[in-house]
Parts: sequence; C-alpha cells; structure tokens
Amino acid sequence: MDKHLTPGHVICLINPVTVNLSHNILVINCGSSSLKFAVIDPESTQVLIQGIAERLNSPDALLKVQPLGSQAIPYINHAKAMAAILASLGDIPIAGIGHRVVHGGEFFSASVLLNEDAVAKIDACRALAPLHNPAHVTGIRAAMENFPELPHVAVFDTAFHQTMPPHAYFYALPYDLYKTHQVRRYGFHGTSHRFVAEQAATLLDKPFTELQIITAHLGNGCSACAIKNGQSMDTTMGLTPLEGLAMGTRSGDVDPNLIQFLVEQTGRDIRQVTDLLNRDSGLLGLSGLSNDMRTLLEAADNGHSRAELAIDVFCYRLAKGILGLAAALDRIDALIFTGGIGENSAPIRARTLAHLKVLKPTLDHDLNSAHGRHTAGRITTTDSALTALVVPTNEELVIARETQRLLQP
Ligand SMILES: Nc1ncnc2c1ncn2[C@@H]1O[C@H](COP(=O)(O)OP(=O)(O)O)[C@@H](O)[C@H]1O
Ligand SMILES: CC(=O)OP(=O)(O)O
Ligand SMILES: [Mg+2]
Repeated sequence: MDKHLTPGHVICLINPVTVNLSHNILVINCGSSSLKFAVIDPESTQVLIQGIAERLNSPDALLKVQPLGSQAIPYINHAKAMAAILASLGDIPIAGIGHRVVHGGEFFSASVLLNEDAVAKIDACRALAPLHNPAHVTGIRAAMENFPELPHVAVFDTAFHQTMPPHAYFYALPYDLYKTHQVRRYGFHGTSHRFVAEQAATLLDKPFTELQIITAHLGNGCSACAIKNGQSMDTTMGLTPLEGLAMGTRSGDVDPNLIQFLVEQTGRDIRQVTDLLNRDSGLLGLSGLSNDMRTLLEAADNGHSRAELAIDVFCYRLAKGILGLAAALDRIDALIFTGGIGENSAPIRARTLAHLKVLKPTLDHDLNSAHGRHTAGRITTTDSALTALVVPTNEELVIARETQRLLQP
C-alpha cells in the first residue's frame, strides 16, 4: 500500500555516510502535465530521491516519490506541485538546480546559468514548444522563488543539434522567414541522443569522435538523430517537437495542407487542429485506445486490430526516419535504441529492424530479449551488417553533470 508522504520524511531513509553533501543537484523536468524530479550526486551518480507529480490540474493528480510513496494531490497546478516536491526533499542538502528546457531557439547553443534575462529568452521560445516551454518557465520561476539562494541552470534539448549543417536545418521555405521569425529546424532530445551515443562508443570501444551513429529516442516524444564524429548532423524533429516520427500522442510528419483541409472539412479552428496533431494523434489517435506502448502491445496480442495498426505505423515510420538520416552519414557504425519504448520493448526493436532489411541487420533474439532498461548491449549478431544496440538513457544524470560543471568557478 502507498505510504502517505510527509515533508522531511526522507531524511531518515538516507544514509548520511554515503551522501556527498556538497554535490547534490536537484534536476527538474517540468512537462505539460507532469513534473519529474531527482536529486542526484553527479560524482557518484547516486540518486537520493526521485519522483513525479503527474496528471497536474486534473482530479487524478498524483505525487509519487521514491522512496517515500504516493499521495493524491487533486487539481494541483505546477507551482503547487513544485512546492510539494521541494517540501518532500526535507533537509537533503542541494548545491544547485538543473532544469531541462526543451527549446532554446537560436538563443542557446549550450547550458546556461539562469538569470532573469535567460528566463525571458526561454519564455520567448514558448510558441516554438507549446507543450513544453510554458511549463518549463512555470517550473523555473517556482523553483527560483523557493530556492532564491541556489544557482539554477538550464540544459537545452536543442543545444546538441546546433552543429547541424544549414542543408539539414533549413526548410525549403522563403529565406526571409528564417531571418524574421527564426523558422528553421532545431531538433530535440539532444541531451539523450548525445548521452547514449557516448555510452555506445564506450561499449564499442571506439572514440566517440570517430563514430557514425543513429540514435532513436523513443519515449512519449520520439526522435532519431544522425551523429557523425561526435556531432549532431540531422534529426527527425524540426521547428517544434511535432515533426518527424509517429509518437505517443503526436502525429509526426503530415502533409501541411492537412491543416487547412481539416479546418474546412471539420469546422475546427487552427488551434484545435494543432491540438489534434499534438495531443490526439500518434499511437493514441490511431489505436483509439492509449498512447502507452505497453497497453498497445498487450491489446494487439489479444487481437485489437487498431492497436496492431498503430504499432505497425510507429515501427515503419521509425525505420523510414532512420533511413532518411542515413543521408547525413558515410556509414552506420551503430543504431541505438533508447527511451521508455526503445529500452523496454524487444518486439518494437525487432519490428523496426524488420523494416530495415536494406541495411541487412541480423537480430539476435536472445540478446534482444536480454538487453533493456538495466543492461546496455548489442542486440544483433556479431556478423550482422548493421550493429544495433540498446542503451538506457539518463537525461537526469547529464543535466546534473552539466549543472555541476556550470557551478564550478
Ligand atoms: N516494457 C515496456 N514495453 C513497451 N513500452 C514500454 C515499456 N515500458 C515503458 N514503455 C513505454 O515507454 C513510453 C514512455 O517512455 P518514457 O521515456 O518514460 O517517456 P517520457 O518521454 O515521458 O520520459 C510509453 O509509451 C510506455 O508505454
Ligand atoms: C521534446 C520532447 O518531445 O520531449 P518529451 O519526449 O519529453 O515530450
Ligand atoms: Mg522523455
């Protein structure tokens, strides 16, 4: 049964001998309807406490904290959820706070120490990531109010992709739109793509700066990235995190004329159509059942034909995205699966590789079943023409490390 959460409760659960008091970083990932957090010692990589406040602003809002338990927090908003989370930290010493920020626009090509000017710039990018940036700004302001004495750092999903060449980041649109409105492809999940590619280099025992890798980050949002010699060369997401692959609730690529078509045919306005593409599409829209891949795999096994269709579209679109990214590379040294789906779902990996016949992968079924969330490793045979790996991502650890780096004088 869930324990009831009380502020400060955690103190007795942590062995003070194992905790390095000076290094702990509170990492905050404030999303549209959830607020994830973790306190991490970036030196030892120990996670002291972590949790999520989810389904915010709804009657089912819930705060889950490991190792404390769960607490219903009906109708709680982001700011109040932040206060509840901060209260749950009790007396754990914190050296700084690292915030995940999805969109940094052209303002930020690296992590930054937050001040009013930087927060205003993140706020200015809200139209570019409507599901994410407004929530980030709320989270940052709430955390700054609660911890005014601590340094706050923003780590951007977009930063890693700032190395994309112009032919990858320009849309074939009137050039002026880039100059006047910064309309270009930015890319997201950069923290994760970089982290898993570096881990893969270690697994393959090759320098990161000499490898050519395609990473597939498959969570609620999904994107793939072509990485050459340590740099992002292209990625499937664009101006906003809607472009590219089919996702949990997002459509990914559609014909842009679809928007006017739906406005005219269904009487929805543009905002409603945009909402439909962001929130009602992808796995959820196709299946009519769920945006959760676990639910769909189970339903498909039980003969649910639209769950099967949603999974099919997801895997085919992913394979197509991966092949498109091959244009940015000379060769593919490895294909990496990561994120909640990429790490946990052997069937999705197998079905995606089945669509990549042109790259001649030979799946090792035992390795594909063995590797996942807790064990990184190869899932193709040693003689496979394409090497595919599973590498668990750890965006929180990267954010903690980045935050610590920026705190150093
Ligand atoms: N065992 C599993 N098999 C298939 N999919 C899984 C499994 N575990 C988690 N997932 C999927 O991972 C997705 C969430 O990924 P995650 O990376 O946690 O999301 P977020 O982008 O919110 O961080 C969901 O679609 C969920 O169903
Ligand atoms: C950028 C993005 O899609 O993020 P998430 O996967 O957290 O929704
Ligand atoms: Mg994620």
